[in-house]
Amino acid sequence: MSATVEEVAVRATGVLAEFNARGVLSVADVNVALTLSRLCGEADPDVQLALALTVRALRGGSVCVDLTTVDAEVFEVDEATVETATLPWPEPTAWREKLRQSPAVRYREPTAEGPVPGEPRPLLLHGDLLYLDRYFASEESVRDQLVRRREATPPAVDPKQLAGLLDRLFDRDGLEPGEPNWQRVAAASCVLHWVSVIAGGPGTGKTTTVAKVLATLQALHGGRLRIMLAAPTGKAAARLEEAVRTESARLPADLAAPVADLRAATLHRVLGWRPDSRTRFRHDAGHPLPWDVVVLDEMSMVSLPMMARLLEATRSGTRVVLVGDPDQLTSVEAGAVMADVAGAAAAAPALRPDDVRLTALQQARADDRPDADGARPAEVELAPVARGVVQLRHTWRFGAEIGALADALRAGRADDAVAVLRAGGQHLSWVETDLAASAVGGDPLAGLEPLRQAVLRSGRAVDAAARAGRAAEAVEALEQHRVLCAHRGGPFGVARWSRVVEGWLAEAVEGYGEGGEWYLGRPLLVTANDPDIGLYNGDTGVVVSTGRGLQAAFSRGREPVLHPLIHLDAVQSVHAMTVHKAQGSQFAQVTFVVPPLDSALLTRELLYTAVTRARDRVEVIGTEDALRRAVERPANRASGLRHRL
Ligand SMILES: Nc1ncnc2c1ncn2[C@@H]1O[C@H](COP(=O)(O)OP(=O)(O)OP(=O)(O)O)[C@@H](O)[C@H]1O
Repeated sequence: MSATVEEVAVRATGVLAEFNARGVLSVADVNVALTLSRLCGEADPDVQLALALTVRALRGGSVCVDLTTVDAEVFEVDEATVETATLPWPEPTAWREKLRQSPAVRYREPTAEGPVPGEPRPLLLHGDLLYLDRYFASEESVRDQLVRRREATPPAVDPKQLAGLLDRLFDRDGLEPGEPNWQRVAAASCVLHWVSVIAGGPGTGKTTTVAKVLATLQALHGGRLRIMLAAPTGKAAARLEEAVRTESARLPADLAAPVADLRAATLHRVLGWRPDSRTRFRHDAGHPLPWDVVVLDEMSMVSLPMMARLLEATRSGTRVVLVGDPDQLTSVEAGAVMADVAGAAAAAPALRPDDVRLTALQQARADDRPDADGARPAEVELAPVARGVVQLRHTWRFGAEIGALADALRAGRADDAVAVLRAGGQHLSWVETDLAASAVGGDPLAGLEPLRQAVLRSGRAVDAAARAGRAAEAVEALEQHRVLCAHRGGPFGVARWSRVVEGWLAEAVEGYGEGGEWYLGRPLLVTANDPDIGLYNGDTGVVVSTGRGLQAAFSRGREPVLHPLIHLDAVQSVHAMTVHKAQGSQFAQVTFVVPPLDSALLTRELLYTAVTRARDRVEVIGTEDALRRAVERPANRASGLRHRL
């Protein structure tokens, strides 16, 4: 694949022009590189190439470029993989030396600590990792904040009182004999660390555990703690607030009371939007957040710069509880902080025997006593817990089939994933078909009758509720089923599948789509953040009939919010959506269109994120080859954080 005419950078020559012509670098990458080079007086084409690749890396979610491996990375143009082996890559050692000497670059030894000496320059080279200076600063800030809190004196907690509270809040119902009670260990870990991570797939009880952690903390502090719940999107914040409320209603009344009415907000709102800046907030190190506890859900969707801003704005005596799924696709913007923090903890050394947290953590495990038949519980690996990271492993929600598929994907076991899919079941099915081939000849929709039925079921329910003015029901029906694609265009993309779904609905549902652009029951997807009215990129809603004419209903906890249609600037119809956009959402049923074998988007995280969006049933459409390729290819985001934590 090569660049089209509009994508050719007219100013590029030599190696830059070649990388641009092959589509690896965009016009914008080249132009930024040339402009910055000129400002710094740098004329070496290899340095300019490194600069352009660093700009490009950010678009792909990487924080930096690793000079030693960049030539083996998967590059994409229009979501397809580009052949890069024959490009004129500079030799890494010579390349690094050129960069070290460049006026556009500051150099830092990989083992160095503390502030980087010298005036800032556009690029920073840390060993073999090349960053735009601003992103290095964010990574450094996150690392500093995490390490400082890890090394600070841990919060003072009476282990006996803690164990007593955990005894009241956690039981072993539903666990196998000997299975560690990870939720209980996670709760103890959150109480015992300033920064802690509750990691786990969907339905592993992360929110349940958060509610219990907060109840425990309030009980230990006489109910005086000021607590803030945050999430990257409005929808995730609403879900978190509702879930914490539901879970706390199940706790003993005296423990539930101080956490029953907590509110959640988006991370941007918590930090305080500033109309004059997209990257700075009202709360920062000089004007920190007032909260004693901050919970951040869906952390895998949070970019590195946002994570840096949150930690900088949080006082050292504030407990920060980070919650998310490290196996999911990462944030749209650069960074993979959740995966980095979880990955670093997995390699952490064990707690020293004199660490005050050890007794408390051992007591937190005290309910893992030998069973009646004498079976000993599995040993709990406490090393990651020493870093405040606990991975929940028991799935409480899905049908076992989706859980088994998610496990196989997480572990990268392609044979198991294929076997689970092939076995199918009530919660899982596989339409084994090559959509590229069937788009060329034959009936492209053969074998998709179950999908059509699922589309019609949820479409009819949305339509009927919207017409009857039952906004909550319409919004709920919209979440009954969703088609997910990796791509936006092509036979595997959102545009095609939206047309297919819309066609089925128009054919089968009387009056569907009549009434112009804003027809009743039109499913909407918000495509840009609008903090003024509280709608965010990725929010979904429905056009419904109300006493004040047609309005758009969006899901927000128990009651949907209604917006006049005139307020909606950036929306489109959502009959199918990308997996990236579906992050942070779940649907009763999901149909996932697996991308083709040569797709650059085909990764393990994509597949895992797609299938775990389903609460009850997943249907996968695609070939075995593509599925195997996905399982075997973990997404690779370059970042220096994991190794430096
Ligand atoms: N220990 C447990 N025993 C029984 N049921 C549980 C337990 N933990 C969680 N559940 C139930 O499992 C379901 C999923 O829990 P929860 O919502 O806390 O998971 P989650 O990890 O936050 O999921 P998601 O990421 O999808 O939001 C809930 O209905 C919850 O009540």
